Amino acid sequence: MKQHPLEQLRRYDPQAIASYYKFRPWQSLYRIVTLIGAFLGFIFSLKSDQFRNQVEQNRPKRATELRELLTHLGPTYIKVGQALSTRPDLIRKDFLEELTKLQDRLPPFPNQTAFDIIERELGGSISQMYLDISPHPVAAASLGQVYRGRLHSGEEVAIKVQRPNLVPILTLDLYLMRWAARWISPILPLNLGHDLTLIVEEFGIKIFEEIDYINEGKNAEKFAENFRYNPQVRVPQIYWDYCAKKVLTLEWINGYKLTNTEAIQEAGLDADKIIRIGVTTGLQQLLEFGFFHADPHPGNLFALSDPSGIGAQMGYIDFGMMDQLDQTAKETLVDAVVHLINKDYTELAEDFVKLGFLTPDTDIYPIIPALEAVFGDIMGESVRDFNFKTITDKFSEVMYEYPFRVPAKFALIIRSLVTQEGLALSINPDFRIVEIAYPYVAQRLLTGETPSLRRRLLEVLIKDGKFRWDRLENMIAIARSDSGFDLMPTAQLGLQYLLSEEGQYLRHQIVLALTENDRLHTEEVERLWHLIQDDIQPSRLLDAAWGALADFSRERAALLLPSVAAFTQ
Ligand SMILES: Nc1ncnc2c1ncn2[C@@H]1O[C@H](COP(=O)(O)OP(=O)(O)OP(=O)(O)O)[C@@H](O)[C@H]1O
Repeated sequence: MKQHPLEQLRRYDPQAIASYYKFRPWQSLYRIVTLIGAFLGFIFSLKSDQFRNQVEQNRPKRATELRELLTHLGPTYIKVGQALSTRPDLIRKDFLEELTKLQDRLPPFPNQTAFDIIERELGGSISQMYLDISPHPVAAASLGQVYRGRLHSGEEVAIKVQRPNLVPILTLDLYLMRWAARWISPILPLNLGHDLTLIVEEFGIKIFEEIDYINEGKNAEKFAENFRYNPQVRVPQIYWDYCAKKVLTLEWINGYKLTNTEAIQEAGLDADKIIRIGVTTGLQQLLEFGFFHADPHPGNLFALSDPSGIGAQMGYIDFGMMDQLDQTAKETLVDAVVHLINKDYTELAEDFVKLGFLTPDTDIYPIIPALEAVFGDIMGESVRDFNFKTITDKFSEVMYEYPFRVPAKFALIIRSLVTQEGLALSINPDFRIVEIAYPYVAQRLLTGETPSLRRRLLEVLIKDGKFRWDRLENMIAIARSDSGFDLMPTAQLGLQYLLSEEGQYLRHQIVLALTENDRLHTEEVERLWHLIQDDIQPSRLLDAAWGALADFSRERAALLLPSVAAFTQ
């Protein structure tokens, strides 16, 4: 079979695509007519609903029609729908929920076509490559379908094959979208017009990354590397000898999809543990590694019973859509969490500017009270009342009123958080994401392994120049509510920090706080002691203090050593 000339492209190249289609206007024309025909019918239905005053009543029906329409228009529009399903700032809530369904159950393509693609891509017959392969796909998704098979060496594998003719379909659609964006941009209000071309650009880049299965294999390996010390996370191994741009052969994950909550319960797996793993590894991806799975819908996550006896394991698949947060974005995210906890809404608005939700020239002052109204309410009396679904719903209202835009990366993050929370709630209706997330953040701050994290801890503990005992108390109480949290190593780190050069400011603040208003504040210290005394047996406390002091003096000795050496020479 002859290869389409644009198959040569290694990445999204709008110029090359434009030069190709410029000389094939009939292809564009045919596609435009199809698109206009499809969308006109839909727009007509919407208008007639308005005319007959049936907008509210027909909304669920229209949402379903939109999903069917996108499915009918093929992979590019399915992907557009999937992308829109992450944009609460652009799409109404009821439509969002319908678009989320675009993830599963799409029509498969013929098996023979799939087998031909495998043989062509891998350069050999199916039987040479695989000991056996399922006669039909086990799943069909927007860009590919998956077979279950076995290698000659005995390993059970998933074989992912890309849909045929994807490149011509995607490139033509991208060409037309770019062209339309350029025409529509000038008539759109504000800076949305400029955004539109950028959005098509970003979309093109992402989709080209996704159709390169070699890239997906590398992503899987990078993800596995990040979690190499965490036995609770399972990432399928990639069998590179049986991979090419359009075929991916990877270890078969024998588990229960998180969509199948009944099976998880029947198998006696510890659902709470699975949720805990999901939320903590999700936070680790965002706040520690910065490399995150941008599509963690329940169909891409598996619960596994764990052979090594830890209780449960979570398997991740589908690494086509990954994203990377840089160090500044990671730190700003932690800042945003800290500011949210501290109810510092001015700083929170500034974080939104740094993260790209607001342009730097935005006047943030009118936004601050709106943020206060949304978050103040949600956080309620206690941080435990926090939940992502309500927050994003309310936040989307603020987004409509103020010039917020959700950067593509964060659209994915927000969706992933909401999906994970929804998922956890379907497994355990009493689940509160913050019961896992907050101890994680509190522990990270308390153990502060990097200077920037320690600086943030200080920001939480010291507000307006005053040491906040209540914050420390709250943080320790919540961190302790996680049964896996051992206070001693943290206490030791805390002591070490207090004794270090860097801890000078904190020492000073604590002394000031203890003697504030000319009295000794012993009751705060007493309350703290009550909180931690169960964990702290005197012998362990002594050990911790001794360890901290030993480190302290070692550091001092290391500092002194060069001078001593110089002196003795
Ligand atoms: N390693 C695996 N082990 C078991 N099942 C798998 C594996 N890989 C894929 N599958 C099955 O195939 C389905 C589709 O796989 P995958 O999500 O990787 O495809 P996709 O084309 O990227 O889909 P999406 O539209 O979600 O992006 C999965 O939902 C799962 O049922």
